[in-house]
Amino acid sequence: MATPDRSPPLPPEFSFNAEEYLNVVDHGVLFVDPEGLLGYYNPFCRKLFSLDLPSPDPINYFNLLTEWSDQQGLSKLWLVELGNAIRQKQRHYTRVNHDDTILEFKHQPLPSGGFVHCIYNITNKVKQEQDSVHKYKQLRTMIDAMPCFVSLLNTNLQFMIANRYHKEHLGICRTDLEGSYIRDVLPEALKSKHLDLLHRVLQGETLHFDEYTSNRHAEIKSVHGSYVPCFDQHHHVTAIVNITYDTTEQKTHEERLRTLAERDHLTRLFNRRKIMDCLETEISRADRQASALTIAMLDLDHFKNVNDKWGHAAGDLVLKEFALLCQQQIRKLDYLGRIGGEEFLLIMSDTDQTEAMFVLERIISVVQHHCFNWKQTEINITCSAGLAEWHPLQNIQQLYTQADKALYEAKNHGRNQIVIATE
Ligand SMILES: Nc1nc2c(ncn2[C@@H]2O[C@H](COP(=O)(O)OP(=O)(O)OP(=O)(O)O)[C@@H](O)[C@H]2O)c(=O)[nH]1
Repeated sequence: MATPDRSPPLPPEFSFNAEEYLNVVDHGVLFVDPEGLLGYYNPFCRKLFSLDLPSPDPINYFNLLTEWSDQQGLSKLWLVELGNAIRQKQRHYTRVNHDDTILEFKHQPLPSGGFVHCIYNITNKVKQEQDSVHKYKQLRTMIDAMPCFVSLLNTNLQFMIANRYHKEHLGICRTDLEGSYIRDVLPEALKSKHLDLLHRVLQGETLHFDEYTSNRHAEIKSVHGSYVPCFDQHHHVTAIVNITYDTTEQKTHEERLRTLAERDHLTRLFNRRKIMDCLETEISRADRQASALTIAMLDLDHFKNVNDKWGHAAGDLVLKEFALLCQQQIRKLDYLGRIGGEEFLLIMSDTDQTEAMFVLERIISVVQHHCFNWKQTEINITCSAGLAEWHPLQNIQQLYTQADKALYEAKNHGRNQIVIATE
């Protein structure tokens, strides 16, 4: 159906006298005839130009404007501008500042050769505009000062605002970024994931993400970010705010703390607490999956002699190298930890005692034939092991004690050997 180009007629009870209406409006309306004489003017104009009502003599509107403009101490330029528009019979707007008031003259030519002027007080409107500009500048300064990526995307996913951090950390100028599409800026590897995320945000979701870059040379290796939708009064998404932090330093710090909490400082193997946690987890897993699990307790033989004969530093070297030798003999999915001075725990998942025996024999043999070089001296050492296979219903303590007992037996039976725990 075609849209009517006029509003529906007013009901009769609302029909009113135009003059009554013009008496109360908050803007000026005046008519000037083709001779330039002022015809009708409403109370707003009367007050503005200090006119009598009714005017005793005809008033030349151009003289009136000139006088008023001089009284207000205004430059003549606005009158020249307005005069040109009047001569050229063009619709025109002119702004005039007097005191703290800003007026806008709207010139509307009439077919008769005269014209209508509507005069609006636009002080508040201009103030609001200036406030907006001021606030916008403050906001810009604020987001430029933020130590993270901040941007605003429109619903076409184009950058509308991007802060200075982009230039400082990605080398992309704000002017290059603003107006460009995010799909042209996102790294290739992240493009499809992030476009999917952004389309969800356009539906109203707020989303958070963590990303890691695989590029070793990149200064920023990990980030945490959010996409937050902006809504209008109808709850339609009008824009998306993106804030993304560089978390590289934080992640490195967390990693360092984790290493400190989980690793033995000398051998870099898991420490006692962590390896016992692993054992707990692996027992639960074996229980759940009804799979085999075997552990081994390993201990260097007569290690005290190494310390006594060559000193503590030599002992440290032996411990470190022993850890390395063991690691070379086990699978990536096995866990090895140092549980005491020269005592180690090996956890082998999905492994029964027969399979574990092969691994332990390899370790015992490699250690026995290894020369630990301390300064110019070759140190030889052996190790013993106690092996225990987990049985359903057995708890961590029972399994651990079994392996410990088996190790004790291996020591008692002459060392450099493996003993399998018997129930
Ligand atoms: N160098 C060094 N020595 C350590 C470290 N932790 C423990 N030790 C030493 O390891 C030795 C362990 O000695 P013992 O418990 O008597 O055991 P052992 O001499 O290996 O004898 P068996 O286990 O019975 O074969 C002690 O001398 C400890 O001081 C360490 O971090 N570095």
